[in-house]
Amino acid sequence: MIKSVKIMKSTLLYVLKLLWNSSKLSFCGLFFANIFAGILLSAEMIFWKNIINAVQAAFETGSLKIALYWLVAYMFLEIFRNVMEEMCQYYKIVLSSSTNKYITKLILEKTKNISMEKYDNADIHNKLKKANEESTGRSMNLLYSTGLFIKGLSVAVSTAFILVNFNVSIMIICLVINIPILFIGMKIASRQYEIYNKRFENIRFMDYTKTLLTKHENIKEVKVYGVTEYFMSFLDTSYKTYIDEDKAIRKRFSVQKIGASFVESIIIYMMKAFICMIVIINKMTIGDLTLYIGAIDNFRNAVSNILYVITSIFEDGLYVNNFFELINMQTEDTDKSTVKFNSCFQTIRFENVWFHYPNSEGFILENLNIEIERGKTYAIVGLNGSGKTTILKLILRLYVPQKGNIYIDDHNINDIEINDYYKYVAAVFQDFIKYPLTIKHNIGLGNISNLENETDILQAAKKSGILPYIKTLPDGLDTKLQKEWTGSTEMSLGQWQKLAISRAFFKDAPIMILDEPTASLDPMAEREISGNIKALMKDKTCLLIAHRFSTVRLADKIYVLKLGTIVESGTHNELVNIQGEYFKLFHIQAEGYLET
Ligand SMILES: Nc1ncnc2c1ncn2[C@@H]1O[C@H](COP(=O)(O)OP(=O)(O)OP(=O)(O)O)[C@@H](O)[C@H]1O
Repeated sequence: MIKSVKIMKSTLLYVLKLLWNSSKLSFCGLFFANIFAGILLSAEMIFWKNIINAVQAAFETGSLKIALYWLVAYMFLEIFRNVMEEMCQYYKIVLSSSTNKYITKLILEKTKNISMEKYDNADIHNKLKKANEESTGRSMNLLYSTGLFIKGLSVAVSTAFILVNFNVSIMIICLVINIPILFIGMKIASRQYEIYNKRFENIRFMDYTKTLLTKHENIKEVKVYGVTEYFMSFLDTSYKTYIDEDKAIRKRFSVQKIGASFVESIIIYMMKAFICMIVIINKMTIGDLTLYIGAIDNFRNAVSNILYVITSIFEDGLYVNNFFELINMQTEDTDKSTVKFNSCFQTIRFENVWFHYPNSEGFILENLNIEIERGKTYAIVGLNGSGKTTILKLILRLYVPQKGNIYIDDHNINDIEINDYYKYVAAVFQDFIKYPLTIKHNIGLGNISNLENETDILQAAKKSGILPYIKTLPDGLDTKLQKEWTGSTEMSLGQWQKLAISRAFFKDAPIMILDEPTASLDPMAEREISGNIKALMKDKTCLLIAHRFSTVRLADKIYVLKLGTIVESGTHNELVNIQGEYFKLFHIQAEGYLET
């Protein structure tokens, strides 16, 4: 219990700070509007008592003047309270949007510093999804609950004064009878949170399958293989298990809650009967009776609201903690390197590099020695899974080798300021991003500082060979892509790949990393790019992975990778002459073309 209170306290403080930072004005507005609304509610009760008493007095005096004064005052009070309630709603909505914006920014800022290694782990994906899903809603719940708490507290305190004036023990009883319900509520919340965590990854998987089955680019395969039924039966089974589990838990807690509420109602009605008795014995007014009975109801409601709010705060706190866990997560991978990248570097060297993926056993790269000279083009060839892309990931310092070192001139790559290094690198990955944006911005994102420079964008499009196609489109560079979005068109995979290549050209970086950049291109386009590769890569250091030897042969040096080790290196002619591994692969491909 003490631990729970401590967690609640620290979470609430975190949330209040978060909300305060999201929008100070809305936070204050909501806070004060809630307090006023609460106080006005209690004031209305006192005014109402005076109206009743004034009406009763009018039986004797024959004048309703005082009652009318009170009625007018009551009317203004109610109008003022409605204004306050409306202000609560207004500030709540503004604060909700501001919090959403602030939280999104915090999460995205955090994701920038999460390493590839962490992204290889399901845990970070669970954390991100929990933070994304729960943070805004739960923070707003917490805010709403805090608002209710403040309002409940102001109603409770003001009605408590009225009750204490009548009989202090009634006030204490009203307070105490709610405690069992509080405990049951907290138990339910803890149990639900336990279940939420237990189910989370499977629920994430269920959500993922739903997206998978409805994603535009997947529809073809989903239809042809008819996989919807398969996933539907998996979803059915999961939902059924969860519904049964929820029913059982709910039943147990509902019985406990009904029992506690039953006892509470009996006590409350006994107290009301007691008040009636006292009013009769002491010959008090009907206004007094209404005031005290109303005070019991309002006090009881306020206390049960407060306790309900405490349970909600406890529950939301548990969930929102996932967000704080993510935000406070140690990102030891945050770059602490201070050496600036030398754009006039001469070599990049792998010295006895051994690497295996974190959480995987068995080295993917073994004792690798590679030298990349400035201004030259290098190709890496090898069978699927031999480790080619892994080499590129190490050059990009997305991972760090377990043994050996990678140097850029005399500096270990780990000492180089990573974001400075990335300014000088452009890359086309196998699984490049297809942005749901215009063609212009799909290319322009290669160099955000130059995003609107259409002349350079068209130049980059020309180099990749996509320009003639762009010219056929009515909206040209402004054509929106990805059919899932209104007013968009779709492109072929090869055209998308050309866009990804244009993006890399647009960056115009001295280091080019190309992982199968021509895999989806037609022979004409491939020949055009491959044929021009020397010209396109002029003055650039280029590292290229390709399975097509027509592209590979143009490299200044080719490394042949087999089971994580470099087994041959040299120019195309040199490697063909030694008739080794490269020669074998080259001939298998050439035979395929020449067979007929
Ligand atoms: N993130 C990862 N975690 C664990 N293992 C991985 C990861 N990425 C790749 N691997 C494994 O590392 C090995 C090398 O993969 P890599 O992508 O470097 O091969 P490749 O030579 O580029 O293959 P391909 O020609 O098919 O693109 C493979 O066996 C693969 O299963």
